[in-house]
Amino acid sequence: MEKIIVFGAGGHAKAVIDVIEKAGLYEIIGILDSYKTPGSIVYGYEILGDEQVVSNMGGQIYGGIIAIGDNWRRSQLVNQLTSIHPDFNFISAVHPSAMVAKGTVIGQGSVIMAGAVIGSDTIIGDHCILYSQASVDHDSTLGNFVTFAPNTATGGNVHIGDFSVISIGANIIHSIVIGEHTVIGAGSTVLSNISDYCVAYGTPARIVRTRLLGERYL
Ligand SMILES: CC(=O)SCCNC(=O)CCNC(=O)[C@H](O)C(C)(C)COP(=O)(O)OP(=O)(O)OC[C@H]1O[C@@H](n2cnc3c(N)ncnc32)[C@H](O)[C@@H]1OP(=O)(O)O
Repeated sequence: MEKIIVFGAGGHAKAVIDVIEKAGLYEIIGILDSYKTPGSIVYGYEILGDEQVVSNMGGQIYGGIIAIGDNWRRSQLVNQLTSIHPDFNFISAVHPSAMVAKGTVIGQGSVIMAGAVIGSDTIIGDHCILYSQASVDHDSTLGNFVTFAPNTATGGNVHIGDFSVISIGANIIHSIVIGEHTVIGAGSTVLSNISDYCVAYGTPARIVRTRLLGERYL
């Protein structure tokens, strides 16, 4: 099995590690996290150090995955890593219980968790997260660094911009376009397009305020 490393040792990393273990395609050789003590064991794996350690690993590893739940913080680590290692190989991870239809593309670094469903000819961008039982239906597109929280659903032909978040339990009807850096609140029902850089929630979902670049949502 190809050897990989996981970046991040928080609660989200635990969920990502479980997906990688269940998928059985890669062997995790350790975790990199600057907030943990090197040599300690987290989720059954040794903390090898911080991101600098990658430079010493040479050809020992096939690649890795960024296991940080916040979209913006995940992108910052991707940028940091690729500025030093432009050819770093970001693996994707798909839980064996996920249903991935024909014609679907899943970008590098993306994680598809238990029970998620992706419809035909749907494009999932790079470094996205589909949590458990998220359902993205046919001919939809997700940009990069997008999150679908647990139990979210879209109709067909839905388009989500980079860095946007569909919060837990939200539903989006068919053919909707949601902009970049936007957060759709928990339990919302989206019936019309929602623009960039805003927070929208409710049934039907309405824009309640604007959002700043990188603003926390978790
Ligand atoms: C595996 C995982 O854990 S994945 C992550 C799962 N977690 C989520 O999905 C969390 C998603 N977060 C939300 O939905 C948040 O409520 C957000 C991001 C949409 C809004 O957060 P904020 O802008 O900080 O709103 P804030 O919490 O200050 O609430 C402001 C008001 O909006 C209301 N409100 C906030 N979110 C919602 C919502 N989704 N639906 C209806 N009303 C809402 C609040 O009740 C509050 O009302 P009040 O002023 O009458 O008291």
